[in-house]
Amino acid sequence: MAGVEERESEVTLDELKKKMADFARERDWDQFHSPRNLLLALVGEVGELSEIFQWKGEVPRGLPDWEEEERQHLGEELSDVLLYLVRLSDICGVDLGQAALRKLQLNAIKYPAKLCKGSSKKHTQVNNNNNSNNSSVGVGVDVQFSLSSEQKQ
Ligand SMILES: Nc1ccn([C@H]2C[C@H](O)[C@@H](COP(=O)(O)OP(=O)(O)OP(=O)(O)O)O2)c(=O)n1
Repeated sequence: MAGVEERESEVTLDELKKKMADFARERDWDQFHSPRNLLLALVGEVGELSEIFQWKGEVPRGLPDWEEEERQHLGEELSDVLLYLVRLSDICGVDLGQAALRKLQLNAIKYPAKLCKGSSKKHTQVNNNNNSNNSSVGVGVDVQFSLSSEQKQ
């Protein structure tokens, strides 16, 4: 598209957050960017993203057979999802980067590599050796207690 240029330097979530805020403010669109509206817009874009893969069956990683145009379209729909997600987080007062880092730590506790390697089972289906009764209680049960108080915010 005319006027669209690529940049070499890294992009941060904070930069995207600020650009979305500017974009909305310049158009007097803050009034439309309510949590519910943004969530619905996000879900709509997830639908558009899904359409790209719809009926194609499984596709190999890296999408080696895709035309450049299809790849660009994919990038646009992925971006719409990301931008609405970033905006929704901002409007809700959630620091998305910090929240995602915290969630990664929780995931690592819930899914210890030694228990989950090579298995796609849900954490509730993974046997935790720490459970004395030997039931299949999920390893995620004690997650909240495993984080330091600082990590809990
Ligand atoms: N009220 C709005 C409308 C749009 N956008 C921004 C965020 C998205 O990145 C993009 C979405 O624009 P469209 O609703 O026009 O959706 P598409 O770009 O997917 O176009 P189309 O639906 O025609 O495929 O524009 C926004 O922030 N707030």
